[in-house]
Amino acid sequence: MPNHRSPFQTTHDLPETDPPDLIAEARQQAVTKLLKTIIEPVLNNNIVSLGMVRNLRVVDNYVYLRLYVGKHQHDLKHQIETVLSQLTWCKKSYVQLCTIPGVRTTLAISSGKGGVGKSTTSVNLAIALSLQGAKVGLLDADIYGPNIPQMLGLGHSEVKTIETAEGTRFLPLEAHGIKVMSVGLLAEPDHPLAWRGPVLHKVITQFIQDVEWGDLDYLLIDLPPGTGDAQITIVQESPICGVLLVTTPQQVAIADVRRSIHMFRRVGIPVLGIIENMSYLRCGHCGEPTPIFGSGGGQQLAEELQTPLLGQVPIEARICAAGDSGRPVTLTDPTSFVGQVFLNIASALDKTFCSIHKLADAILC
Ligand SMILES: Nc1ncnc2c1ncn2[C@@H]1O[C@H](COP(=O)(O)OP(=O)(O)OP(=O)(O)O)[C@@H](O)[C@H]1O
Repeated sequence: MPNHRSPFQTTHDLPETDPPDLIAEARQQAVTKLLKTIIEPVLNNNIVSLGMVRNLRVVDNYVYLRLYVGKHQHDLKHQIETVLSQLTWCKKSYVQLCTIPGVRTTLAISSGKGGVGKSTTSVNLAIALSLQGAKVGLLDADIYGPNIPQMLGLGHSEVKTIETAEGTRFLPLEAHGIKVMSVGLLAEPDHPLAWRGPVLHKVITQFIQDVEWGDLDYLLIDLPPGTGDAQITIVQESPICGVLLVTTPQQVAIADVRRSIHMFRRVGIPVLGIIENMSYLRCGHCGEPTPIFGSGGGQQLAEELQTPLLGQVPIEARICAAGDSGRPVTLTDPTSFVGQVFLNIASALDKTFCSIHKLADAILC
């Protein structure tokens, strides 16, 4: 038998007298180091840095972790079990696969504060991805202001359920080719959703897991604004590949986004970039921009936190009107200036994730 002793077996050599928690900590570090050798081939980064590994615990001689992946990445579980089998002290590793059935890539849209245009961005981006040929779902998880249904013309629609082998599941609604589910559709119209603590946690997890999406290339999750319990629960309970932060250019909004970015990084969710909304007003005649909320905030934050500025959306009366009428601008006028901004952002995202789909298709064929 070849000697499979791994260079990561640091805890193996610890003196017998080391307190148990020091041993557990050293073992946890050894596990993390090994997990970082597993590279997700298309995103070309390791599964720890991509935020796929969460809730890692070492208890005695056992490793427990959750693996958050898209439906085409289940093979990573086997790779983890193989790599961890190198650890001589590890009797067994328990890898819990966490995925949203049918969904390949889950992206979250977040903002530091309310009212900056997060839902507007979510619906236009969903339409833009769909126009580029992707199958898209949009989950409105903004418990404080669930207005996606209205923005897509689904005002007071009723949610139906179906019975499946896995139990009762919500059927998403459909608008303009996008599958839609919203916490707002589960509440009485005009009544606030007053969930707190464990109840909030349970409702949100059930809400993420119990929707019958069918096959989706992208699921966009419109998060509640800020960095409270609800956001943290949602990002920790979903296989989110990355988050897009929406901000307006003024300094107070930027400060809140900075806090949000730090929160996402702390819980290990990659930040894919910043979208600056209401960046400027375009002159109706010559297109000259006037930065009425100040300028440069998004760019400054992008440089400071080393994350790309994915796009700048101008203030336009028809963006607001489109939100009220249920027909987003990117749908009604994709060649307009605003439509092009969203299509460019969607195309940049698809450059990163579409190849995943192609690769997965190639593997499945
Ligand atoms: N670029 C824009 N130009 C004009 N109006 C806009 C623009 N972006 C958003 N709005 C309008 O601003 C209002 C708030 O936008 P939206 O609901 O998308 O914000 P939000 O960040 O999701 O808010 P909340 O967090 O409270 O749900 C809406 O009426 C929307 O139509």
